[in-house]
Amino acid sequence: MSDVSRPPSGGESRTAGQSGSAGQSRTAAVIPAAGRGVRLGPGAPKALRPLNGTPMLIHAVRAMAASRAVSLVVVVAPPDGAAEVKSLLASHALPERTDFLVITGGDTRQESVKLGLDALPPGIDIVLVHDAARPLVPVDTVDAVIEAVRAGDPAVVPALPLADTVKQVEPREKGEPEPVVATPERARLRAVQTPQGFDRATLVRAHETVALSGEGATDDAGMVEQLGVPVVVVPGHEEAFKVTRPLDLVLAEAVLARRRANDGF
Ligand SMILES: Nc1ccn([C@@H]2O[C@H](COP(=O)(O)OP(=O)(O)OP(=O)(O)O)[C@@H](O)[C@H]2O)c(=O)n1
Ligand SMILES: C[C@](O)(CO)[C@H](O)COP(=O)(O)O
Repeated sequence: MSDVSRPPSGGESRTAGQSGSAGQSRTAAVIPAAGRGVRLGPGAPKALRPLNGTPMLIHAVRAMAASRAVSLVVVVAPPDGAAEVKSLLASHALPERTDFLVITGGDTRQESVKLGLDALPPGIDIVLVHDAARPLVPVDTVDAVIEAVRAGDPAVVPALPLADTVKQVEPREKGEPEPVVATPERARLRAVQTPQGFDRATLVRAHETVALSGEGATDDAGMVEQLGVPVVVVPGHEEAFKVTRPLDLVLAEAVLARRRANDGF
């Protein structure tokens, strides 16, 4: 199912990016928001749960639309939530310069992103994929990803160094001690966030190839890596964390409270 909340302007060119100059690449953000949020506990689909009284998804949509480079936001809604998402987009203040499209997602994040890619109109050259579950990513991080793609990197991911040492283990049943297999060198590891930014053709090819091979990946850049196309990392941001478990909600509310205190919004 596909529906347009505020329609993209067909293949027409429109202002996009900080310069908005003719010939500038057009960027769309696909927001997979179709997950249930099992790890967060019982309740509404995660993307529809409130943070400071506003659905997490609206925060994520605003985070993407805050970039002047993003001309279209495609929201991939929970299977039973497309009507609610459309009504939320219509009832919350969003930038006039941005178009919005709502489609229904699939059983996995990978399927949901693929459906979002399939819904993109012609004329989009750069695609961001951003988890609805990362509602607080700052616009500077979004812009840094877009800039790196514009500069010629076909796949760009924001990421942070790790605070913990990581062990590779031999997985066992829950509760059983798990043998350690290796300790990867921490200085070479990064925790990957979103938005991940791609040259559109590269990302489409990656999703098509991975769907055919049956080899999944937990992020979109991982699929591009499987093509043998280089992926680069740019600095991520602590506030781009993923709301996954109940404690993350506490942190998200605290970040919003600090922003209100600092910025008065
Ligand atoms: N079938 C799915 C599964 C996930 N997602 C989206 O992918 C993002 C990252 O996924 P995650 O944080 O794992 O969300 P959930 O799958 O909802 O979480 P859980 O695994 O706890 O159920 C989220 O914005 C989620 O809505 C999606 O669009 N479609
Ligand atoms: C895409 C992602 O957010 C990058 O860290 C992550 O891989 C999503 O994983 P999940 O299994 O959907 O939580």
